[in-house]
Amino acid sequence: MKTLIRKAEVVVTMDGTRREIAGGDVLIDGGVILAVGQDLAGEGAEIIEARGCVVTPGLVNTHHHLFQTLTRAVPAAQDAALFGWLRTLYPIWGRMTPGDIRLSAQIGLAELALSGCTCSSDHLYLFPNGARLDDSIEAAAEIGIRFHATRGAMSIGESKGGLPPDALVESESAILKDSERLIAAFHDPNPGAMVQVGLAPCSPFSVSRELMRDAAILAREKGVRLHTHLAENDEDIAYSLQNFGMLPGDYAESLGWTGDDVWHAHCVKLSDKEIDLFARTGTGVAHCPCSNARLASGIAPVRAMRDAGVPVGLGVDGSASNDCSHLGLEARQAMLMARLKNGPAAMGAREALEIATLGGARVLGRTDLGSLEPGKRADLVLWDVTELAAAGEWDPVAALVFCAPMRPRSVYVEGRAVVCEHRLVTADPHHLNEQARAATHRLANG
Ligand SMILES: Nc1nc2[nH]c(O)nc2c(=O)[nH]1
Repeated sequence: MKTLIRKAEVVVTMDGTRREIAGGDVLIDGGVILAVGQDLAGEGAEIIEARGCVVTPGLVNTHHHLFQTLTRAVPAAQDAALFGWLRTLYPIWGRMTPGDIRLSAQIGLAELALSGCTCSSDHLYLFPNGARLDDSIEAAAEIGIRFHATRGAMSIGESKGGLPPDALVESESAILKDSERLIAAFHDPNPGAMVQVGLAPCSPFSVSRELMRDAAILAREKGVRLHTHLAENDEDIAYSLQNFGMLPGDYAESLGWTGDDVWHAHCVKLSDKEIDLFARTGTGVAHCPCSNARLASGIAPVRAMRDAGVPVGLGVDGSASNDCSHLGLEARQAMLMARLKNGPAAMGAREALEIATLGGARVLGRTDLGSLEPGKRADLVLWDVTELAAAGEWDPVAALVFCAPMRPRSVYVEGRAVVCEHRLVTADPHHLNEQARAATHRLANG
């Protein structure tokens, strides 16, 4: 089945020359883009009129903890930095059921889709009461967005010098066994994959060196990617120096955690030397500016990373530290924070949009996503610039970032509409909210 998206205000291709086509069309066939240009012939195709819309590639989210969506704005964790925030929330997360994990993921993914995201990664690193990564993978299939599920893990509890309570850690052999199961059951290495699996021991302060090393060996054996938190704030750096005698980037390198199959979340405190290491090795970064501000972790050196050639994508991070899953807002925040750190010319709207699309696709190793070009997957967004939020704009492409939050009129994943006329097609947001109220009431009351 062919679809012709016709006469957009502008098609932002993100191709090699970053072409923007005024009055442009996109022709798709099933899940694949056939052509991008002007006045394309579309005999027999379903016609979608895109007047008043800017068409972009789907946004890619490179870091999330979807299980945290049911713990937004928890009073005792509203004003804490990373370690205190985690210590407050661990016991609440420990009460979650598999149904909570699934509902939490559905809500986060629904919100992402409504913000123009077509592909999201997730980092689930605790498995209370029988929860499994399968719960979030099912949620993603229901909402209909591409999913990079990473098998997180915590193995060093408080009694062994780690941060999490002992009740929330797993044995390392069980973690590796479940990782193998998940890769065999869900990982699709092919172009157009709707689900990929990665391995993601949680953070240097919650897992052992041995697990980091063994996870890297297993990931390379199976051809899957590696993901963790790194250099998030000053406490994180102090822990690394005290326990490992080195900076986080050097620690990562010593355990096989650099390379173009690895991406690290946050990296707020990377030194110039570590930035150079990441650039040389093609190690990616999930930049999470809202969460980094919320937890007062700092402003990541994204300008320096991009200038050095480090692959950078955006991450909304878990909804306990953002507390919203709006990737368009994240692009705006990335632009604003870069300016706060390096001046008004540090990042423009188009670069922020590039990081949100092509940048994220590169970080996740998805050469089939991130731009609108023949042969790429049909993941795209129609942004309605006739909405009030964009009224008065002089540059509709820049307005997507400057005037955020913008509401997509339609969002397509693999050629299928997930959002249509501003509404989520695959789930009822009000019903999700009702279910969330019941779940948070139960979680709050033990
Ligand atoms: N922003 C976050 N940082 C983290 N580090 C860690 O170990 N867990 C988290 C988390 O959930 N969010």
